[in-house]
Amino acid sequence: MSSLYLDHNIRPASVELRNVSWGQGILQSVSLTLEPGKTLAVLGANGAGKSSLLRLIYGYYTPERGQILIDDQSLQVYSKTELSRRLAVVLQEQAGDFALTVKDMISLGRMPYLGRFSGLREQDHAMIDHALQLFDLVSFAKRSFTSLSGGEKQRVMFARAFCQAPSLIILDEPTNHLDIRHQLELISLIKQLGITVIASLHDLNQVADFADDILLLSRGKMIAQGKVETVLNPAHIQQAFDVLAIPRGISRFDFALPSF
Ligand SMILES: Nc1ncnc2c1ncn2[C@@H]1O[C@H](COP(=O)(O)OP(=O)(O)OP(=O)(O)O)[C@@H](O)[C@H]1O
Repeated sequence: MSSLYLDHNIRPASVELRNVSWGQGILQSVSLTLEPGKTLAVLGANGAGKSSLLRLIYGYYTPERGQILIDDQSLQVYSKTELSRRLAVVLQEQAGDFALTVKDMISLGRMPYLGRFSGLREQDHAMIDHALQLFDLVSFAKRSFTSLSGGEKQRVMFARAFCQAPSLIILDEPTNHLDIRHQLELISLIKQLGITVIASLHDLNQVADFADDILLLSRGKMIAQGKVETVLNPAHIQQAFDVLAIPRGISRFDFALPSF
């Protein structure tokens, strides 16, 4: 059980991809195994296929070939409600046309747990209030979502995903809009959730702090997958990004990258 989820008992999901291909070569035969509760960073240069891979895992795209399994069950087998209880997604660009307050927006995270005509219950309100505090949003609760900055919107979408109480969270460049304090706070919160996390990231040093495992993509193909200490080395970085990375030795994974 995760402490951030108070008395809610959430079991992290396992994820498996078996030779998944999509988009006529955009992704080619990608396989991975992620154990429950682990954090996977998907890395690669612009256009490598990171967002496409995430879209396949959250069911927005269907593989042309191969299989995606969550908790050993094919993604196709889950109903929409089952999937929204199990899987939450936070994207880098948030749609801005919601005429909702911040609190309303976060409340949507509880929808998968409510009957068709039933309102929020006491435990739902408790979780929403907890999310407002965790994501530093208490003073924004009554503000209109559209009036927020990019970073504030991103924190609201995290709070909404938190309220979904998922077993798996998928994050597309999660720290993109956040200032340094909120980046650090978010990474710390995500680590404390106790659920399985798959995130696309660009900052190699952040990856080393954040992830257990890495999936490295180049032009839709998997170059390497495994523990951070195995995958994050100068040879792989050169192959994926075409830059020479020099370990600085300040920490186990601290790379100086060339300036141009
Ligand atoms: N629906 C689509 N139709 C055609 N091409 C697509 C589609 N979606 C993605 N692509 C192409 O597939 C490639 C991979 O795109 P994707 O967005 O997955 O890359 P990425 O690794 O997330 O890149 P970035 O770091 O720039 O966000 C790109 O060349 C992109 O133009």
